[in-house]
Amino acid sequence: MTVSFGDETAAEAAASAVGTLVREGVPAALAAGDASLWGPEAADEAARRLGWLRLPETSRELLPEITRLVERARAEGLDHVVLAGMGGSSLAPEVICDTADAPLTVLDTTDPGQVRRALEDRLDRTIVVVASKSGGTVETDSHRRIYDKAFRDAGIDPAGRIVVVTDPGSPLEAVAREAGYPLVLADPDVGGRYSALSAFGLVPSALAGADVERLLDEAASVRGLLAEGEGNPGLELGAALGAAAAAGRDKLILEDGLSQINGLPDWIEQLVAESTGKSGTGILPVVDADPTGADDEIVASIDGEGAIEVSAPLGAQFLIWEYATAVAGRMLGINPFDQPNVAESKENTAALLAAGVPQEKPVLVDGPVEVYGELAGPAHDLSGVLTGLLKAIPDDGYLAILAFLDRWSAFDVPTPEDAALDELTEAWAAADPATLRPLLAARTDRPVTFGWGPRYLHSTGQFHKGGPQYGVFLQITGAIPDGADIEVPGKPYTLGALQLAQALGDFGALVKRGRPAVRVHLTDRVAGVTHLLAAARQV
Ligand SMILES: O=P(O)(O)OC[C@H]1O[C@H](O)[C@H](O)[C@@H](O)[C@@H]1O
Repeated sequence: MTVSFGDETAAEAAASAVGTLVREGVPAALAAGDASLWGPEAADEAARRLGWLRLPETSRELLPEITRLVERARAEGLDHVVLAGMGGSSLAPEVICDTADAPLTVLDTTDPGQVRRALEDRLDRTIVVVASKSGGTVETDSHRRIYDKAFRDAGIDPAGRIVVVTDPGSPLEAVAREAGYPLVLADPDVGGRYSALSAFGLVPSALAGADVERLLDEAASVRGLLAEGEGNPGLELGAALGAAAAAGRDKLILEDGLSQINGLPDWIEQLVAESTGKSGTGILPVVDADPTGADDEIVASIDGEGAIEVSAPLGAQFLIWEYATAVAGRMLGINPFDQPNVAESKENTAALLAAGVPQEKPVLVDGPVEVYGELAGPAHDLSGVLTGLLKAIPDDGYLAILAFLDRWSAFDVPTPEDAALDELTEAWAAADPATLRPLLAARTDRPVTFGWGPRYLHSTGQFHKGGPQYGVFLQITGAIPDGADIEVPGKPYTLGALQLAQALGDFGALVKRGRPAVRVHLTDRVAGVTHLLAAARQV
């Protein structure tokens, strides 16, 4: 378990920051759970948010209960594990299961196509973990309602198929008790994005087949170092991140190409973006991107080479990054445990759902793509719109592509049966909205990020609205074919209506801040993606 440096400037800045932090007594105070480290305004919240430091020990108490759930699911032949949870309630299990090669279907979407794909997959052998700390997250509540009904319609008792993970006293706890769903209560002193080693990380991962006790062992092996001033990987990483950001290197390129751990950057993205991106400051995580060599970026590599190199097994990585984020938060002068700007888009969404989505006229229609947003005004076609967006990025800014689409639809593209892997990869990439990221990144020297909506709303969404105001936004929405939408039982809206209201709700919050933003709406999703990628190639 080491943090090392491949860049002298980063190493020197980190060493000097470690010196200051040690003089201030930070490592011992943080390891002991001192809630005063982020100033008086953050102290009350911090006092209820430092439970993650204890999880390598306290989560062991959950293991017998988890083992019972796993044994029961195995005995009943339930081998399709679905996790309904947003942000901190699903990002860690996704990494844990990808790394352990344990199949897990993560539902952190309101896309009707993506939800239908999960519903149509082995319902008779499905067990659903409904995970929400607050117990009030609309996406997760919708998934629970949809699965509950689907099980009933199939003559299956949902009480045998839905497992709830939530905080004590949440509305979801009451729902679970009423419905008779098995319930695992999580530690309420752990915030969502710090909950990887809590019931939120462990229950779905164990059901999917991952060895969660090993994760706790890995985390425990670093826990003892966290009070130290020397040889403390969390302190070194936090000092490096905080010092780099203070020196203007606030774009954090996350690389994991050489690592055996799959997908950790997506988890780090939420932790760092939501914890630091507020009060006009913050560190912008950039995932899946090559470094550009710009002065404001710093590369952190998981088990590989970069300015900052973090080598540790997965359980320890979780704890090291959490501790580092708390340290960097102190250096940035913010409260790393709140998310003050997440609620605004949610409120906009609720208002749009109640009042109905307003009918707007597109400023431009280019084939199967409608374009909305004032910035698009002067452009004559889609590549003109994209050019305008790239030009609008400030010298220290970034472009964020935000796609409210089905994350897996590219895999539906027809391919010849005997296609070789590279042919398949090429065909999938040509149908994948995420391909827009590298295409546009090749046309600017500024970072380009990509987020699936509404998933990103629980992650980088906080940074977009609360962090430094230098982002430019390209939002993508898509039409839902007739008959493909899904009703949310007991609610007056469909998933498709919720998805569009979420997109528009966040768009409104970005525009209100004066950020350059364009929404492109694909009236035919498949043709629209092809058209969009072609337009990006012409920029
Ligand atoms: O677990 P839940 O309460 O459903 O919350 C899920 C997510 O919701 C919010 O958007 C928070 O900003 C995230 O930090 C959190 O992880």
